[in-house]
Amino acid sequence: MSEEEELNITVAVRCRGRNEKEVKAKSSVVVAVPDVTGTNEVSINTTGDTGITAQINSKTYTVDRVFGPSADQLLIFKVIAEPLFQDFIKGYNCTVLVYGMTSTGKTYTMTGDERLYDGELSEGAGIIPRVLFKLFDALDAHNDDYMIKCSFIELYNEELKDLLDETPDSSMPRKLRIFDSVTNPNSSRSSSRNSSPKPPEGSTSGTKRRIRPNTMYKPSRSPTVKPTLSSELNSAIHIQNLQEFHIMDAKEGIRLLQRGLRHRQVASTKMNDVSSRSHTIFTIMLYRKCNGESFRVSKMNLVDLAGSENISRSGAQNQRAKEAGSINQSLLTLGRVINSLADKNAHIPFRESKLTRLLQDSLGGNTKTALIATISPAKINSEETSSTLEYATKAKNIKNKPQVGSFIMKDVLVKNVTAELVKIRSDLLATKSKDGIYMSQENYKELTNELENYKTEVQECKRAIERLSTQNGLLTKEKRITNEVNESQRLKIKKLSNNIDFLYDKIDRQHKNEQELSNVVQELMRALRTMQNSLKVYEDQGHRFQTEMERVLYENIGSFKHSLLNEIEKLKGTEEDGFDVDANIDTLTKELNRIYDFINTSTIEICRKFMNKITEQTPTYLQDIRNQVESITHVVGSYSSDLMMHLSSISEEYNHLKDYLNEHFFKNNFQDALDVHVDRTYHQLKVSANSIFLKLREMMNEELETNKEIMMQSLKNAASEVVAKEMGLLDPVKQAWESSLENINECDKLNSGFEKDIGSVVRDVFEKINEGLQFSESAVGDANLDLSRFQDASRALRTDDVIPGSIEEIKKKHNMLKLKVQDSASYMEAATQKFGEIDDSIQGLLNSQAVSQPHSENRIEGLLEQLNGKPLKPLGPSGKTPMRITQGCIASSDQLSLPRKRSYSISPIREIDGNRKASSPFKRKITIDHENVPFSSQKIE
Ligand SMILES: Nc1ncnc2c1ncn2[C@@H]1O[C@H](COP(=O)(O)OP(=O)(O)OP(=O)(O)O)[C@@H](O)[C@H]1O
Repeated sequence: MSEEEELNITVAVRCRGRNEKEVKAKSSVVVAVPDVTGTNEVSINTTGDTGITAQINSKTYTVDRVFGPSADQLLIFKVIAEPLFQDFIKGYNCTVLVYGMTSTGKTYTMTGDERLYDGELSEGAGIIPRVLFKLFDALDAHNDDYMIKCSFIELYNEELKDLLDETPDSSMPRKLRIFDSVTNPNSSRSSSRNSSPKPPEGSTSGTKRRIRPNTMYKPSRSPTVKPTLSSELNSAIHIQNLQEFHIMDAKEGIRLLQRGLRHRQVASTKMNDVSSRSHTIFTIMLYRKCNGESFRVSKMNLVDLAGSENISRSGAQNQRAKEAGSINQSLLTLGRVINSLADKNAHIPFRESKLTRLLQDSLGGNTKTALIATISPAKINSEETSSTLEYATKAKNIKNKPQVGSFIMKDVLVKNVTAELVKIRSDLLATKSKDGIYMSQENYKELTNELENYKTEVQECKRAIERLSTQNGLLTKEKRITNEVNESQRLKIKKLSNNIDFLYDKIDRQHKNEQELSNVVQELMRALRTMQNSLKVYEDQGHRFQTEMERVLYENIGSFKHSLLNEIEKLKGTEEDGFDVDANIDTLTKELNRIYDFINTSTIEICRKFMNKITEQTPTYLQDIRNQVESITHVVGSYSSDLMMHLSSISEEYNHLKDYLNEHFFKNNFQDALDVHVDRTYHQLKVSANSIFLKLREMMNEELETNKEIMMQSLKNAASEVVAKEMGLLDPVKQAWESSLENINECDKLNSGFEKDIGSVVRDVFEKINEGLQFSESAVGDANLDLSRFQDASRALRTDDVIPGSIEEIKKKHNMLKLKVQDSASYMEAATQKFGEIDDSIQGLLNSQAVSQPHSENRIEGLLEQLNGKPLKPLGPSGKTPMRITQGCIASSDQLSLPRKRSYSISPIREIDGNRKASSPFKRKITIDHENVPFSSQKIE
């Protein structure tokens, strides 16, 4: 980078998590930032909307880097402060500013936990402690001479204060004053420091060492060095009476920092119990040997600005209001300076506040600058957050022209340091001349303070340990509870997963059911189509019915009336012909007597013939039966003797077989046959052995003999084994055969029993036949007796008085019937007349109906409606008459099927003086069967 190159201020946003107050206030998060980092955009939604509306209404600010609640101190240092630090040790002047409303973490970011733990920083350490440690690490790694000084000032209520000043309370602290110095930035001020002491002896270039004026007092003041913030810099700003302290290591720097922090004005406000109402600037001056005898001078300003919140919300009043006003005045000016710089105005109002005067070089000057804007994520602070973000984005437009710092000659520097050393030595000599251990009051106070500080730290540590052990106890308890909760959650999860499995099963079943249901629905759809087809059929039938009805009404009723009249005429004719049945009854009586006589005679004749026939036929018939029975007995006897003969021959055969099996079966011939066979084999073997083994004849003979015996034995064994096996197989057969003999004996026994039984049955038959013969003879006698009784009864019939009496009764009833028929005829006549009237009115109605609704499907309903004088049923939505399908269900005929049968009440209407009246005696019910078009009607009583 060329020295004249412009460089924008680096701007970062750090958003902490919600603090306790915000959580208690249930203030929602309105700022969108990454959890750690990774973006350069931050958006805020001040409308209080949620979801997509929030995204639309939110405002987005772009900076160089955004850090979220999980970004730790090390990350902030590495990303923001370390690059500047690297430039700082190269010789650039650098400034890091933290800006934001109270309690957003400015001090946390800049200082953080500044305490040392075993000489090390904690994770909570902010930028200043980290820079101090990093600085010595970096310089020690290089082999250069260097000198480091620190100062710490506070701007409180537009008053500057040296936070490292240890002047006793009684004496007035030296007042710090800002003044400008006009110097040539490129010229070394070493010439103006001619009066400064010479460098200490032995300080040679190229030897790495720290230039230290006094090793006895730490840290040492350098009052001889011109007391300015940047007395050797080319900056135009100087602070008179400001003390700068040499430090030899990071720990000394930390101790200075701690001392300054103790002095810091801390005020309590409603918003932050230890709220800082002041601006502080911790400055590190580095004198680093560069080439030859010169040292490069650079400084690093670490600025913690006061809270930027507005006064009314902070609750600051009176003194606090003044403070807040001042603070805001400084910040207001800072804002204006930033705006002016961003807008590249000609006039920049640096001089309007001390803060801007002090930061003049860092804003739009030669310094490399970074601004960290700290914000709260909570809705209750959204206004301040927005204002901070506006500030930050504006600041991003400021361009600086960083330049490496000025030089100071080694001799000048050494002279300054030597002068300092001389002063301190004189102090020491003065104290040594007195008894005891003397030290300057300042050092004593410092030591006492340090002691107090250590005591306080020890107390704090003890308290911290107690607090931590209590916390530990609580945490252990919590852990136990958490474990229990986890266990119960695990069980719940298990249960839930079981439930899920069960639900999956259920879903599967449900799915199956749904499929079945959909099949059913399809079935229903098919059924619906079928029904619609049926409906169409019904509609056709309805039309046919209508036509038929018309035909019936027009034609049938007329013809019916006609036939009725004919019937009446016939009835009248019948009456004229007379209903005289006396003659008929006499004829009937005669006829009855004649038939009776005939039956009587015929019956006696039949009975006689029958008896004769029985008497003749029975002995012959019985003789036939006897003959047949005897032939059966003969056949059975011969069969029985044949059977016996066969059985005895079977028995004989069996005994033969048994004897054979016992005596001869496998007992003979075997030995002979085997001997023949063996001899033959032996002979053959012998012949062949003779021809082949002549010389070994004797030996062979012996051998053959032995073989013969062995073979004999073997064959015998084989034969006896075969016989034994055969006998073993024969035994069950033999047993079965023996048991069959028992069966034969049983057969014999049964046969004898059968012969005996059949003989007794035949005898019984004979006895029964004889009994039957005797019975038929007595039955014939009984029949003759009955016949004579029958003749007596026929005689009694003729002389009885009951029959003529009954006939008289019949005559009487006939006369009464005649009268009834006359009544009926006159009634029918009246009915015919009425029917004629009905016919006329139906004709009239049909004519009028045909005129008004010539093509209506509802002609019949309309007609009936007119007959009744009121609608039969309300019309359906399609304009068709609703029809009841099932109880409580009405549908129009184009939706569902027609009922199979419908009944209508028909009352002929008479108009009497313009009023319609139904004549009830002729009310009729018509039942229409839609399947079978013809209808039936019946009179309603
Ligand atoms: N990023 C963070 N992580 C953890 N704690 C934080 C963070 N930022 C702030 N805090 C805590 O919030 C509290 C207030 O922070 P701090 O004092 O730094 O705020 P401030 O902006 O300096 O306030 P004021 O302007 O009043 O001085 C402190 O307890 C601090 O530890």
